[in-house]
Amino acid sequence: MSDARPLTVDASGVSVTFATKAAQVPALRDVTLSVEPGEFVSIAGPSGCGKSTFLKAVAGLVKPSAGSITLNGTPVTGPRNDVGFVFQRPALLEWRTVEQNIWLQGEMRGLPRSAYRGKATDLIELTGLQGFERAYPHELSGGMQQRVALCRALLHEPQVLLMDEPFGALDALTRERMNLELHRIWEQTGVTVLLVTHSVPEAIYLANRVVIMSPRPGRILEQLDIALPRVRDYGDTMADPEFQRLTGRVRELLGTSGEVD
Ligand SMILES: Nc1ncnc2c1ncn2[C@@H]1O[C@H](COP(=O)(O)OP(=O)(O)OP(=O)(O)O)[C@@H](O)[C@H]1O
Repeated sequence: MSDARPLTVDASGVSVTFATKAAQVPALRDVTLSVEPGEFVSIAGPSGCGKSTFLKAVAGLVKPSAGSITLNGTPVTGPRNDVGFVFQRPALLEWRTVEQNIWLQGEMRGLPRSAYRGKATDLIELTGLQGFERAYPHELSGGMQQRVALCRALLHEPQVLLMDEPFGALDALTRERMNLELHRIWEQTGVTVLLVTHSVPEAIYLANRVVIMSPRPGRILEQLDIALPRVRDYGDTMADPEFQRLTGRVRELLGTSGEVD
């Protein structure tokens, strides 16, 4: 008898076509992807191949034209509570402090105030934002703003965290630091992560699996298992011959479109 938890994400034959005034835009074609609880899956592919559309479909924000998606064993029919979403822009409310921006998630979901305020304090500590609880977004660096967005996405303890190019707007050093932090947070929380990224090193460093998509309409070209130690030191990982090999393979699959770092 198996006591295995249901798959966190189970997408089967998912296609999405957008109907615009001018045309039908096929964004995704026949995407099948299974993600186990606690996995970290990076998704890479050329610009416009449907990566964001796939994340939105998993979150219940876009309805597939064909195929089905279940999340934690139940079909996705609309937005739900077991998902957290981090976008490229932190989308903070300028008139609210750091802690008030994080609380927003709890307020919107109608969670008990005592529970989510305590959780916010834990997350502020986890992401190193102590001392900035009462700061306003304009007083924070880009990396700090994205940490606030991450805290807000984790406040309701989602089982799956969807991240859409969350560090794309950050400078290289800050991005590296955020990669280290995200790796640690993933380790500490056990949350399942789906990360869309244009950075090949980021995709490989963070994930235990990298999904490569074709140009639009996006379909899965290949899935690469990342056979590197689960807990990763940044310098050691970059110098690992297996990391170099994987980087080469991902770049080869993505072609020379120049879309990736
Ligand atoms: N709401 C929408 N209505 C019409 N077309 C859309 C809509 N959302 C996305 N598209 C189209 O679907 C395709 C896939 O878009 P999507 O944003 O998913 O790609 P992406 O791979 O995330 O791109 P990027 O890497 O540049 O962010 C694009 O051609 C886009 O124009």
